[in-house]
Amino acid sequence: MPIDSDIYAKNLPLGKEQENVLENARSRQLQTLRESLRPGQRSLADWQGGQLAVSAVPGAGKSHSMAVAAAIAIARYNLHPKRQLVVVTFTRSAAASIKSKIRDRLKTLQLPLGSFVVHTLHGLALNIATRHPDQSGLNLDTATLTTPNQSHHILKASVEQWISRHPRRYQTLLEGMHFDGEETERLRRQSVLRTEVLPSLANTVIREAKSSGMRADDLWEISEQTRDAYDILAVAAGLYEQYEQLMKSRDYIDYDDMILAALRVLENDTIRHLWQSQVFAVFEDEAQDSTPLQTQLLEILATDPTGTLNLVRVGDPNQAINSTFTPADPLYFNRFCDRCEKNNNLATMNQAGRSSARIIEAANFALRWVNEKGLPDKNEPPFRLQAIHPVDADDPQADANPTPTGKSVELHTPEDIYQTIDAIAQNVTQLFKQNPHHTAAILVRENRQGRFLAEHLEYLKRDREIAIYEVGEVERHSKIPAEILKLLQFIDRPHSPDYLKAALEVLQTRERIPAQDLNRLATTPEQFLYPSPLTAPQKPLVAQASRYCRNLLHARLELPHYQFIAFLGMTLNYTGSELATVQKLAERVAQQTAGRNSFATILEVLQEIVTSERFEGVEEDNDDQYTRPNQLTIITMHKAKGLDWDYVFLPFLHEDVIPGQPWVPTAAKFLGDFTLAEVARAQIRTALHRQEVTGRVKGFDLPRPLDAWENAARLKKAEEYRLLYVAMTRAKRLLWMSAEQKGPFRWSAFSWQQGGNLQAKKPCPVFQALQRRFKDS
Ligand SMILES: Nc1ncnc2c1ncn2[C@@H]1O[C@H](COP(=O)(O)OP(=O)(O)OP(=O)(O)O)[C@@H](O)[C@H]1O
Repeated sequence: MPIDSDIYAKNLPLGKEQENVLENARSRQLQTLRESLRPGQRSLADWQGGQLAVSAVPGAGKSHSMAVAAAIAIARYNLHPKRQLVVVTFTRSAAASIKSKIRDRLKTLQLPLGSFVVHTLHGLALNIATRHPDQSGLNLDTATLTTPNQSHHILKASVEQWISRHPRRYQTLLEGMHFDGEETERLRRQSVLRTEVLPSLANTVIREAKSSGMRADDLWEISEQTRDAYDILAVAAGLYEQYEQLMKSRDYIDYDDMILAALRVLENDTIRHLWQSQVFAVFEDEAQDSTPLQTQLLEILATDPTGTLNLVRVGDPNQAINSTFTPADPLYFNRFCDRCEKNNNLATMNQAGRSSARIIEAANFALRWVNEKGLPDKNEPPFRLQAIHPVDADDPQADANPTPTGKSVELHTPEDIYQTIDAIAQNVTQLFKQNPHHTAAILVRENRQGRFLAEHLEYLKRDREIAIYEVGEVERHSKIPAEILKLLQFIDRPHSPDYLKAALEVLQTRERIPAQDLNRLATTPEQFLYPSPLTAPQKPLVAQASRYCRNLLHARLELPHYQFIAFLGMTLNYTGSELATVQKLAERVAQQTAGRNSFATILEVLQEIVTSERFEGVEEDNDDQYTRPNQLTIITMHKAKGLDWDYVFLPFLHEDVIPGQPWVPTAAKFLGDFTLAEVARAQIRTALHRQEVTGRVKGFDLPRPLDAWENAARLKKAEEYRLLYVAMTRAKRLLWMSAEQKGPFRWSAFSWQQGGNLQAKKPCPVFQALQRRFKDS
């Protein structure tokens, strides 16, 4: 009997017979859907309640199979708007993509679209918190959501308040080591502590502790378990305390507050049961990137009335690349996998169709080599030992494990970084000529490398009609309002050491002044800006910076206020679309200051824009933009996660960058051979992990600073290796890697426009190991 395909849309009652036919048809469709999955992926589709961990390899089709499994679960358990599947992922673009995949499948299966929701973790928390404002204490009509970073004014204010409340502790830090009481040195140390060391400590510690559910009081408590001259954790606890007070007094909230607010809501039995009865199960993608607090939220929602957790967590611990700058830590997902393994609830998705067989071989080799030789660690190996396997011959993915281009894995050692540019240009030109529909990208470790490449490859656009898309340029747009604000603040109060330093940092980043120790310049603004004939003459680098700053001050006298933002845009040498962003910003400020146009109001409005982060650059972010054919995308390895290209170039693979060596900025060496932020973080991490295992926070000593620093260094190196692994596994047909014999001493201080010097560089150890293994590459 034919089925009226619109039967659901029309909401017509079904006869028994029709119902049976529909049911049979659907069960066949579900069977076909299940069979479209690879063996490893099927475990997701076969899930029948309870906890399941899925540890997947790069390109295994995590989101693809999660979408299929979601549709199958919705059909199997007859889910509907009052009993939903909750799918959670990390970024908004990933959420949009998985949502549309699930919708498509549900439409084909004629199942209700309201049977599932997709959220980012923060979106989910926000949803819960705002629906119950009385319990969450969160009112988004009045509160401002903000993501404080190290240079955020709230953090700076927290530091200032902490200093005034804890003068003795501050004094101890100031004296640090080898202090002879000399005044200039004291001023310099003050500047370093107030503008670098303490904001960085506050930022790191607050994120780390708060996202694990630790409050300032908890931090005070564990600080008693450490012994060091500065009482680093006690300093950190004090900063955290000030931060919380300030955030509250100004009605600001951060992202962790949102999760905490949602957890507060769910402490209420009635509300919790309401949510739990609506949530059938939670499927989480990118689970390696969640923090303990986020996991706690998901676990509560996924608990059914019998206390069973219906929670599926899919992730790849080997692609955990955010743990050095966010509190995400692969350890948690690894542990979840281990626990599930003991209960036979661990599945692995180890087949991937993205890359050619040889690229897969190279990635597997790199992973094994790092674990065994590069950074062996029995307790916490850098990688989970799982190899990528090519797919079976009858795999449904079109062009799976594609035909390689040339040798597929190429390892080069050009004489210097300029030779690399020529080699990439030549390769890309030829490859696009042969295959105009293919895609290509250069993956870099830091944005400055990207800028260097983009500037030197720009001619490809003109001469060979190959588009160059430098992703970092778009990211720089979001920094524009803050940069302009810093310059305006300096112009407004040039004698403030803080404003001067912030302005100098902007000018240095934008290469308007040469790189140098800015603390020295900023400690005595008067002397720096207007050196008297009685003081020693300024060195040429200093004189150049001083001249630049004076010109800015001079401009204030010459230009009307309303032209000032545009003028600063020109001064900072912004390029085409950056200038468009500046223009948009200037218009927005003009609009908001209409009728009260003064320097002070401009500052006020701009401050508001920067704080509330409501300003977006002119270009929009969109994943498709990164992978257009006949375009050479220049993107950081971090941002490349989740994407792939036919040809991937990985230049500048040097030992000092990958795995690198954590270093103490010269300016902060007076405190010792470690950074306070990393030491505190490693100590908190140890405390949290011990607590997880033993259930106790107290009763053991935390590592001393140098040991904690060593731990931090090891974790950082492990993450750098994982980053390289993510980068390598983005390639489909050609993976081109290079370690130049000569490169800049440090990219952050390299000014190629001024003919910066190159020096001999050591290749990244994995690169060398690959050279030995793939001799013909
Ligand atoms: N069973 C399958 N049938 C057809 N295509 C598949 C299947 N599994 C995966 N794919 C395809 O493989 C590609 C990679 O999938 P996806 O992007 O979901 O991988 P991933 O695991 O998220 O990768 P990564 O973590 O490395 O970014 C996609 O184009 C997807 O459509």
